Amino acid sequence: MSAIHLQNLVKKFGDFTALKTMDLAIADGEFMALLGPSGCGKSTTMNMIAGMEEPTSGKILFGERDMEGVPMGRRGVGFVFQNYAIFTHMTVRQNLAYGPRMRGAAKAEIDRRVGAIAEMLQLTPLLDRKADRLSVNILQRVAIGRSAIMEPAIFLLDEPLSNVDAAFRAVMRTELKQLQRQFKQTMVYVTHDQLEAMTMADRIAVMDHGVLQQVGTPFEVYNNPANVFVARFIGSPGMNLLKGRPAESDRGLVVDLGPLGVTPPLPDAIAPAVRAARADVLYGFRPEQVAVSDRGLSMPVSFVERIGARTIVHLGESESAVKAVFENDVGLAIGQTAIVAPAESSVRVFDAATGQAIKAG
Ligand SMILES: Nc1ncnc2c1ncn2[C@@H]1O[C@H](COP(=O)(O)OP(=O)(O)OP(=O)(O)O)[C@@H](O)[C@H]1O
Repeated sequence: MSAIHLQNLVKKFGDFTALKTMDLAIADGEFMALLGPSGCGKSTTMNMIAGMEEPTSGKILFGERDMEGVPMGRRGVGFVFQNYAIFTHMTVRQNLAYGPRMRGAAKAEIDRRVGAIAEMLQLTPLLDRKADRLSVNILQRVAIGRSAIMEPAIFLLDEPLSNVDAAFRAVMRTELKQLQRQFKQTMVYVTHDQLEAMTMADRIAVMDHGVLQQVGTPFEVYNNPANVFVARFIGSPGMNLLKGRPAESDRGLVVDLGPLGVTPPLPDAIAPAVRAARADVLYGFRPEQVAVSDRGLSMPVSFVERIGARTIVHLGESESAVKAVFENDVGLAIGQTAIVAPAESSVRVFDAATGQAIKAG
């Protein structure tokens, strides 16, 4: 019943198409993140699922049931927005109890549910505080509690953590995931923050310019991005991409990167597909999967960032800039030349003209 199917979903605002033909199947009990930069159509998609916007064309099904014409209040969805919507003249307890009370639940039942949700969201000591005396962080927690207490089969969250501070955001990521595990709801979570999506979601739908780019587990979108947009958007920093031309060598197929020289031979799994594509390519590899070596790409160090034990080394510049992330201090300094070698297993190749991944045949 709480699986969600979006079929050929389109949304236009006048002449502007905010969402171009979205097809997405969200399983019952799944945590799906809609991830993409500002303006990509995430909220528009979410608002249509909630029933706040009508699709221009296409269908939304909950289970087998077509949602066309079904008003928001009848869809059985809980919705939490970026800006918490709670009653500031009421206490936390009254805010949490509001939904069940409106539904006519018995007092004992309301008390039990308020107690349980307050415990889960660490609101128990604050239950009798007036909401107007709470911080933004806590208000958002109350807003989540107020929606979650209704135990909706489908829980929609649109950037719920974007206004809370960084430390609190990290705590809430864990709590939201626990909440979903406990209630086993279908959760759709809109965010532009890839870390949020990567840490919480079962699967991620990556969007750009109103187009669904890829749907996959966090591991899949990180490891096998469908195109250069996903490769750059997922990961922090994103995937390194260097422009080049495939070339035969006595060691196998390599990519000629121009002034940077040639890459090590491409892995056997993808070399035939790259050869067959006969196209200029982008040679991709993850910054976390680079080693300092005596053979590889020779590049000047342009900047070194240290974030705790982690070191991000910036190499080269403009079109041929790459980043390498090390879990320790590799002793590289600005101005030095480093020889770096991408791990063979991390190498991905994209068609330079279309941006699409060239996959093993
Ligand atoms: N009611 C509207 N009328 C006209 N254009 C709209 C309307 N709502 C959204 N848009 C446009 O549709 C596009 C997608 O908006 P949407 O809010 O879905 O993006 P988003 O990915 O959620 O980004 P953000 O995180 O900035 O909200 C944007 O270009 C936006 O300006």
